[in-house]
Amino acid sequence: MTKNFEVREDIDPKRESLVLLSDPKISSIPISECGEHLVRLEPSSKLTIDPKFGEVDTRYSFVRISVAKGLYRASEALPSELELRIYEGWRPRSIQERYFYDFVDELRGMYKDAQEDELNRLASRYVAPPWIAPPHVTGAAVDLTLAYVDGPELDMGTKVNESPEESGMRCYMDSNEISDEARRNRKVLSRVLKAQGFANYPTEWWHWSMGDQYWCFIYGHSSARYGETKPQQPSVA
Ligand SMILES: C[C@@H](N)C(=O)N[C@H](C)C(=O)O
Ligand SMILES: [Zn+2]
Repeated sequence: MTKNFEVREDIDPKRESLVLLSDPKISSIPISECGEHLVRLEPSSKLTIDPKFGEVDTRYSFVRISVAKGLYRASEALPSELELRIYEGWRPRSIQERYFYDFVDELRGMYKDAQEDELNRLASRYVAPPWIAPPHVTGAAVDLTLAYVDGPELDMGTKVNESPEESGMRCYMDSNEISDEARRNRKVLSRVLKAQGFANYPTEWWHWSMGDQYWCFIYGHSSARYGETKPQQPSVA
């Protein structure tokens, strides 16, 4: 996939102050798997599944049971005209690895002087590295946005999954370079998800999780509830 955009010189893409998923502070958090199953998110009057992902592979709409409950509750707390639109929940490890290494390759072309460690760190602003328990592979994480009920998505300042380079860092939750309306919309999303105990990955306004290592870091819990998992295979009669 080739994308045309320029690396912005005026914004520090390193943002040293942010704790990224590649940070040992995250990977060193212990995981005590609770054994909760994955369930498939079903559309409701306030929560829909983006057809692009649903069509690729319906497993992408699986999440842990508590995550699903939190999402439905969050969706019910939205103003009546709005719904949550889900892009991606659980994902297989193979896809996670592909996303990560494809992005490292893309960055290698942009940051010509960067060493491999730095490229990995920069990549982890956008994709979880495969050597941790990647939040989506644990079923703890979900990528989502706000939309009008049965209508278009709201302006959130960038599209879902626009990388830091592609969006000029506007994908960072606290970006000052988005419109007032987009900032208000991000606040609505944050309010309903935080009220249900979700944590945001600060480099991606659309990425929220519960029960994984990053969530532990944000809320100060001592161990994560979810390690890597897979949807259960239907039994063969
Ligand atoms: C690739 C992007 N949609 C995403 O999910 N990023 C997070 C950080 C992840 O890979 O867990
Ligand atoms: Zn995500």
